[in-house]
Amino acid sequence: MTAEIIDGKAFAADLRARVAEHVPAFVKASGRKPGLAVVLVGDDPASQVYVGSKGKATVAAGMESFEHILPASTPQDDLNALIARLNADDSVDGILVQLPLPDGLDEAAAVAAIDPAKDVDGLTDANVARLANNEVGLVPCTPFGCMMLLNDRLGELAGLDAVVVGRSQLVGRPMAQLLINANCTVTVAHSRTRNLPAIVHNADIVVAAVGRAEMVKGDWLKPGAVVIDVGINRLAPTEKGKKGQLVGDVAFGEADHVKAITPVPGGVGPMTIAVLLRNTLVAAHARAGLAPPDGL
Ligand SMILES: Nc1nc2c(c(=O)[nH]1)N[C@@H](CN(C=O)c1ccc(C(=O)N[C@@H](CCC(=O)O)C(=O)O)cc1)CN2
Repeated sequence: MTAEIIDGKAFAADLRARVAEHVPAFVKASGRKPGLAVVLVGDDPASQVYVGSKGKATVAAGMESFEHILPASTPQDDLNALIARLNADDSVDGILVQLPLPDGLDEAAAVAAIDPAKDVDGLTDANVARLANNEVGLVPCTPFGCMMLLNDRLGELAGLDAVVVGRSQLVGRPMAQLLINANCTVTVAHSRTRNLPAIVHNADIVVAAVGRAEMVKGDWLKPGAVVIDVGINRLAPTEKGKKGQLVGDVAFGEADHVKAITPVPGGVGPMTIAVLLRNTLVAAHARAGLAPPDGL
């Protein structure tokens, strides 16, 4: 059996195009463009690339992009004060603080400072609670993108066994919650989980989000499983001789027997930015008192 490669890049391009199609109607109804503010603190090279990509994708979708670049030495109070200004700014519909923050800054405090109505990352307590209660809210971009890929590939998910490897606030926890809301039977595995290979081997759906290069081995995966690889790990020049190569959390080359798998790069990663645009548009509609955009 040869695994189907799930083309997240193409799916994301289609989602971005569908978001862009809705923007003119929003502009007509509200008299302004949807606006996304992204806050980057420090000079982490990967974060700089992601923030740059977000800005370009926002503008390409017809939205307003506001970038706020702060030095790593920024005090927490200054960061929170900027977020308070963005909360009060009517031209801003979405606020995202790029993670991770530099050492010494409190991510939870920064996230808590964001108005939940503008929380396009879905990380505030209000949006976490909505997801836990299966209510409408803003959902973290990466797990929401994973669900879109799973729904597209599998259709109805009810009754399937799902394993989420990783329990981060950004991916693992909301991913598990989304799968529960879709009536899957969900196991969340983590660094203390015993007999991880056997647990993964039981799963119809495997979501790997641990941030450890190729940790999930091919023989852990059940034939016919659908595998979503959230990991983005850049190999050091000496490792396997693969200079700077990006790999996921799953040993992709050993996973030929599964039903379908996302590649790295080109799988989940592009979905993160496409869903961010979707969330910004949805937040803009809600703030303007408009019905949510159809079909997103
Ligand atoms: N506030 C947030 N911070 C972070 C998030 C997030 O959702 N909200 N996610 C990640 C980083 N991220 C977006 O911020 C992101 C990661 C990866 C990609 C992507 O398209 N990856 C490409 C490969 C890119 C490369 O060559 O490095 C792919 O997988 O094909 C987009 C966005 C952490 N921080």
